[in-house]
Amino acid sequence: MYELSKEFRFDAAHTLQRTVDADPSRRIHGHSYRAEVVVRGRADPETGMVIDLGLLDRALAETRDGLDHRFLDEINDLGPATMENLSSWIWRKLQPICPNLVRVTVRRDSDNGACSYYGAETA
Ligand SMILES: Nc1nc2c(c(=O)[nH]1)N=C([C@H](O)[C@H](O)COP(=O)(O)OP(=O)(O)OP(=O)(O)O)CN2
Ligand SMILES: [Zn+2]
Repeated sequence: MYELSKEFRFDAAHTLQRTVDADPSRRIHGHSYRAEVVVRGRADPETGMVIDLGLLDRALAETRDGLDHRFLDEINDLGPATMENLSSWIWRKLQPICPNLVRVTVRRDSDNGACSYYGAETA
């Protein structure tokens, strides 16, 4: 069994309703994010690949385009723009193309925060 991973970066703005640091969070502000996508599976004996990384790259580029330099509050199917919702949103976009997806981790280095999503079955 193998695990393949790829990462992409995106920068985006959002607002957030919360009780801690409520005022700065409610104002529009931005973050730089890293998203790591992990796929698990057996290597096809003919190709030697779990999934062609070129195929994964295309799917990641399309997903990144939906987030990078966007105002996350405007993404209808995201909900509040937390790392929790970002990781499950990325999962939903990639899952049809990568059925052997096992983890999506969103990292925000500015506050050393990270959130991993393992799919609805293990939520
Ligand atoms: N469970 C979660 N809690 C919070 C999330 C989240 O995604 N999941 N996100 C936020 C905010 O996005 C917030 O902007 C982060 O605030 P903060 O920790 O203050 O970090 P910043 O880097 O934005 O603050 P600086 O003042 O720039 O250091 C909050 N909670
Ligand atoms: Zn924020």
